[in-house]
Amino acid sequence: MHTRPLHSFASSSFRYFSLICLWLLVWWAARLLEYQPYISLWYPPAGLSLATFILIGRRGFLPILAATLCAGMWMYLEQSQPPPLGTQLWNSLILGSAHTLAYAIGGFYFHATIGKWELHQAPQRVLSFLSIIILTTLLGTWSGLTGFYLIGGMSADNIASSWLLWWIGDLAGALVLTPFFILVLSRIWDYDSSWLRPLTVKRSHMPLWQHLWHRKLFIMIAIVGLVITSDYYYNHPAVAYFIFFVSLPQMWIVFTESLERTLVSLAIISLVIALWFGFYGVDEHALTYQFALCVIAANAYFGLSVPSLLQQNRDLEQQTRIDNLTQVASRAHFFKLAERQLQGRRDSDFPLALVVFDLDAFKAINDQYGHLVGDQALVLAAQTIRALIRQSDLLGRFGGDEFLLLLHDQDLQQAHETVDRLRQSLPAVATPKGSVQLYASFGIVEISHNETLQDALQRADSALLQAKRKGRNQVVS
Ligand SMILES: Nc1nc2c(ncn2[C@@H]2O[C@H](COP(=O)(O)OP(=O)(O)OP(=O)(O)O)[C@@H](O)[C@H]2O)c(=O)[nH]1
Repeated sequence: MHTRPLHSFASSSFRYFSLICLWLLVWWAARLLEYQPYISLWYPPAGLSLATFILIGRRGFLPILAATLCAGMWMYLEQSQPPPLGTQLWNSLILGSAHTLAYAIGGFYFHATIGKWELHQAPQRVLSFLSIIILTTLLGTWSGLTGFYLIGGMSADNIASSWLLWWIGDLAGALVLTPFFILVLSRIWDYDSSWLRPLTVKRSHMPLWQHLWHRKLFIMIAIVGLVITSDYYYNHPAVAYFIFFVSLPQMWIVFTESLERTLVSLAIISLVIALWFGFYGVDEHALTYQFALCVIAANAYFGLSVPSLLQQNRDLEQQTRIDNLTQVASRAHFFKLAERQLQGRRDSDFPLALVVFDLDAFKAINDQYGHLVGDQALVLAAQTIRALIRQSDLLGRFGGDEFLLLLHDQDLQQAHETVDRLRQSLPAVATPKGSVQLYASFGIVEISHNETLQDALQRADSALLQAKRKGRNQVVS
């Protein structure tokens, strides 16, 4: 019979115990910032519960239920005339189950639908993530209020007037903090969060204002302080709307810092907003601050997918530049670089020679020895020629067994000599039946002034045709 090792049991018990403590800590923080009975500016336990279910699935059920049960009992401890212990336990169980079930459904649904992210799917995944958070917090609000109604803690009128505020508080907590808690839990307990990988691309291509993370954070905190202090003194709704400007430094962080720093900055800024708000008690404008928190977080998550898409674009662009097989420039990239050289010639005059060459009887190599040997021949020919030309010359694959060469600062005569040397240096390719010497035919033109690349290519192609007609293994210029 398989028995669970004692140390594994002890370590998971410790994890669950510390999860319960963490949950109670963030619940306590939310209660400190309550601005109406049961309603605080933002509700971090919503984010922690959802993050737990997303990361560890059904194993999160007992610790979250236990934490909510403790929270319920804690509330009774503060009452001067609490009901009997049995009623306390029963009521706490109803409230705890309402919260736990709602966030468990959201977390399980996330697991079932998100799966592994691919890089290009990042924006869609962020959208699914936001939708799940919106629906889960709505469900959590509904079930929580129903729980309070069932235990006689809130009247129907009370519920009707407070459900929106309750929901927005939960939404702000879950939206801002779920990804942060996912990061924290996966780091300290080594849970798998590899599905966040598409958002964790290295931002090494974004040197703009990097390494100023503390200053960016300071600007955000300063904006929060300024806005809430002004709100307190002027007490005008328009002042509170300035809190939305926090999204500017936040987006700066998103585009120039790591995923971790983005999530930490969101957590810090939400805490700072809640603390300043609590300090001054600008309760009338609570909704503005709550909506701002939601919008700033949602913006940041969408923003996070932008660097990953940029990175993907750069990778794809890199792939289109290089010919996969021979590792020389692709046809499109060759033309792009050649056009640049032609333009450069307008300022300083130097000759340019264009060469088109094609392996001779290549079809026969393919037919006799197979396409793998054919591929090997193409690679060998390209590598040999690239090793013999100068850094300033350009080699590209036109397609099939045809290549392009742009010889920098060489007139027709010099190019002819160079190319003849290349022709004689072509290697032999190893086949199962012994090695086979490679041959090629070359057509060369000197690109005249005011001639387009396409016209020069046509002339070089005709020269190549002549070389083939003359019996192959020739250079025609
Ligand atoms: N192994 C391999 N073969 C390729 C590749 N691309 C094209 N080919 C083959 O290359 C051959 C090109 O033959 P051609 O250039 O038309 O004819 P050839 O036998 O070289 O004859 P000449 O050019 O007239 O000397 C065709 O059989 C193509 O199928 C490739 O990437 N790998």
